[in-house]
Amino acid sequence: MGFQMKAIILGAAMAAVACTTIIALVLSLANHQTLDQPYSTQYGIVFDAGSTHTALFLYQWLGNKENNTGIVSQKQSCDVDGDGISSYVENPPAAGESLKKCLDIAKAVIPEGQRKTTPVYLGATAGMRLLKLQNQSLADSILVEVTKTIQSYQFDFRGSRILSGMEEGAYGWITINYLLESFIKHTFEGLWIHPKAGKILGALDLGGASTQISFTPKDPVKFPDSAFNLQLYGYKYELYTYSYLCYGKDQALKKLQAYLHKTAVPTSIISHPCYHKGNNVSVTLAELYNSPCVVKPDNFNPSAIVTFSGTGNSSLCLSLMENIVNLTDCALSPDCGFNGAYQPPVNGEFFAFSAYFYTFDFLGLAPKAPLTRVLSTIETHCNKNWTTLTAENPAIKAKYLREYCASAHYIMTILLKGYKFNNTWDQISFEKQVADTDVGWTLGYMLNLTNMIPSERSRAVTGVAHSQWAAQIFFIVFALFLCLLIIGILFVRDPKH
Ligand SMILES: Nc1ncnc2c1ncn2[C@@H]1O[C@H](COP(=O)(O)OP(=O)(O)O)[C@@H](O)[C@H]1O
Ligand SMILES: [Ca+2]
Repeated sequence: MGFQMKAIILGAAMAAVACTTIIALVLSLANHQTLDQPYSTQYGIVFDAGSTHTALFLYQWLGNKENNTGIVSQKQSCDVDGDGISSYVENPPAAGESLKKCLDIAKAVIPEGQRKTTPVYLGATAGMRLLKLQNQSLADSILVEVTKTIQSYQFDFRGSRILSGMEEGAYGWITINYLLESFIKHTFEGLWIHPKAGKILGALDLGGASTQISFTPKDPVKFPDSAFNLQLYGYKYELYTYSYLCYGKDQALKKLQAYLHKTAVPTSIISHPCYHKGNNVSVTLAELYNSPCVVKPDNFNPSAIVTFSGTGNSSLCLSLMENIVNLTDCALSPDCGFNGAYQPPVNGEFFAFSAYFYTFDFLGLAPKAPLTRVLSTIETHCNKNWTTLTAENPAIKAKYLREYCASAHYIMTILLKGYKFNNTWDQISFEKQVADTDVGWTLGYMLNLTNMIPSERSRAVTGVAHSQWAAQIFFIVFALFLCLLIIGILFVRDPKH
């Protein structure tokens, strides 16, 4: 065959391949647009009004008017300045004001035409639960003020409310399993399948004022009070979920201070084995007893000051934890968590987030470490004196730094002795994010309230299917391969050229 002829064949083959590729791409795009309405990025906002601080989470997904079931990811988060909204008892309007910075940031990210259709939710957790117990009208007026502020923006405001502990636990569990695709998984071939039941993870959330545990137990939940029934994508789940109010990290450590204060000989300086040597923490008795989680002494002078003086005694610190966590009462033995609460045996893998993660991350123990290393790391950390510790960690806020020792021992007490992970320690991972999205209750809350997790299987998830891209990439690679093959055949058969 002459060289000119070969060049013509080669040219024609390449042109044919190029044309087919372009036609295939155009057809697939056209198909996408005619079968479904055009996809556009949609947004949703959830405020997590926690006991210690408020954060805004901005989520995004691809959706169209008919079907809002795209895969949701976190676009941005924003920390509200100042403390949690429950701290604004003296000035509720300032709680509303505090949200403006983050609302402005979210507004700048969301295109103007889409703001009106962006749902916004505010969920408050244990800090507001406690305030409501103390003074319902104050809690209501704070919710009124945050509502007013959010309503002054042109979003689709869907309400500010206090979540129950069970909701908080269940939505955290939904978030984790949604992000890990444990409910429904998108395969390479473009199918949505139901993964094996064993891959459902449990959720452990340690807040400042409450702590939650949620998982699917092996056997049916015995008490309806702690059962949460869900149907997601046509499959039923029975979740055990329990929230311990007053057993978040900060309230637990406050209980410990109150215990030490009440059991000490009357003096203004009290030894604290969980604080580092050289670290002194002073509080007024009004502050120490300002929470419904601690029982006030009969007579006390609110303006008196007590100073907790750190002794950095790791083993004593650990043993003190059993004075604030009741590990002995259990009417339903052995099915108990702590404080006599019903809990079936833990089952499967767990993700531990929020203050569990912050504490273990600081100690270099996240996402996982063997139990022996965890115990020795905590001991070494607790025994460090305050001067060394602050010099080693100049960027860490003192209020966090002084409490990692106490938090770590509290965490080990509730995990090992409360929830009884003593034989299944390696099932727990300490995590902050999955797929660049923060783990917490907010995503699960939004998915539920916007009906983005259908209960029936037929309304399966849409979004830009992996399979479509996979097919296109496959086709292009195949076309290139064909082209090379033709070149190869032509030249191998006539090596002169
Ligand atoms: N960087 C950090 N290091 C240590 N602890 C942290 C850090 N950031 C947040 N926390 C703790 O995480 C917890 C978050 O609780 P929060 O969500 O505010 O309360 P709740 O969920 O009980 O309403 C608090 O105890 C807070 O002190
Ligand atoms: Ca929280």
